Amino acid sequence: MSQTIKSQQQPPLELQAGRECPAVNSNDGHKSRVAVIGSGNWGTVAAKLIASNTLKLPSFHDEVRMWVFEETLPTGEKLTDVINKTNENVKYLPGIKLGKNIVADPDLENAVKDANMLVFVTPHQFMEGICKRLVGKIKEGAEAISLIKGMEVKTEGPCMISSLISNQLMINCCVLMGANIANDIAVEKLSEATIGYREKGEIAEKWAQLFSTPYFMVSAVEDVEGVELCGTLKNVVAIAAGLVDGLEMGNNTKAAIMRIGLREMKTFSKLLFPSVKDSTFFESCGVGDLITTCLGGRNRKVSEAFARNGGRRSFDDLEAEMLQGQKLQGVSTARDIYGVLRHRGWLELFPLFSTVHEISTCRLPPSAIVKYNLQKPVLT
Ligand SMILES: NC(=O)c1ccc[n+]([C@@H]2O[C@H](COP(=O)([O-])OP(=O)(O)OC[C@H]3O[C@@H](n4cnc5c(N)ncnc54)[C@H](O)[C@@H]3O)[C@@H](O)[C@H]2O)c1
Ligand SMILES: O=P(O)(O)OC[C@H](O)CO
Repeated sequence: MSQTIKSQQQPPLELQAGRECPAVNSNDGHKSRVAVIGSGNWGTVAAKLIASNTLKLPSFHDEVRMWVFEETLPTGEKLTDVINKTNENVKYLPGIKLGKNIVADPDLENAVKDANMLVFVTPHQFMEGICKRLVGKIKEGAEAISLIKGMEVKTEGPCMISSLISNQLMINCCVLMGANIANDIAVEKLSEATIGYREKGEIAEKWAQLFSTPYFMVSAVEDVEGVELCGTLKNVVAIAAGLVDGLEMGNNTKAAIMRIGLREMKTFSKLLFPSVKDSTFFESCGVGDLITTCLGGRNRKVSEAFARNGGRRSFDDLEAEMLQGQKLQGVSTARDIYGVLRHRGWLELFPLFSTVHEISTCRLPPSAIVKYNLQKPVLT
């Protein structure tokens, strides 16, 4: 069962215009400092959400450092400079003003050095390199949370991103996943999210406080792997849903694909981690995210275009053209999962997951998504 953790928000403090550093007071030593590692579409929205709360909650420093993977804009300006000057991430979240207490920082080590609460939110393929750069650079006693939907597959087997963070940086890492299309949360439309934590205690409550707003409702469950696998695997189902849209198969077919996808998500998660709880699939991170992502996500959108082009244009091409720097996670996750399934002799048990990979690598045509044998046995 999930607990809804209510944040005890205080009335907002007055923001001093142009101030970059928090005011010092005698309790500052006990306050938590937050750094957000990532500044893409969701990374920027997460920073906005968090920064609105650090202003209100006395147990946090106002300032939120946001690490930016630096790039030069077509105007010749650095993205970091533009964010700090205009309070807007003009590349990944145009048109949305961010709190002045967000400081964009292109220096990864500098961005994290004083923080004791680290929010990781980059496309998953960059996390191994980021973790390597952060080894030995993290403040002692720091806590982490991962908002990243994806996994790494190593020779010894699959590794969830929260484990990569925990193992490489020697810190505890919770996760936050859910039905969270970033652009909708940016304009404060009501959404839910699920925190997965390892042990009951203060830290899950603190993360929930940091993220909860009246329009962003956070619950917490003791199931890190279940929550993270839901967020990761739904991206593969979203590719399948996009194919169905591109083939104009209609809603009954799409519902069938979502149902079978959910069943494969649950089976795969429990085979990898028997501790994963059935109830987690009924949280926002489970069925909630599956629905939103199959209706309105980027994976779905690009996959629809792939099917409309009859598979003649690659996902990489379409991603670059349609997402302008934002990244898909579903295609690489399908590839990673396929590797695990083949290695473990489980391919037959996961017809949807394996078909998505075979279509995205052009070994099968897009129409194969509705031709595979729905009756194939799947463990429950
Ligand atoms: N966007 C959403 O609606 C959404 C919602 C929930 C979860 N997520 C998840 O959050 C994670 C981050 O997604 P996002 O939307 O913030 O990112 P994004 O898709 O907008 O990706 C772009 C980001 O990647 C960065 N980048 C590019 N090359 C890089 C490199 N070599 N090293 C490091 N960074 C590099 C860019 O600077 C930019 O910040 C993903 O796992 C995604 O699945 C996204
Ligand atoms: O746009 P997508 O497909 O990366 O999905 C975004 C979020 O994960 C939805 O919760």
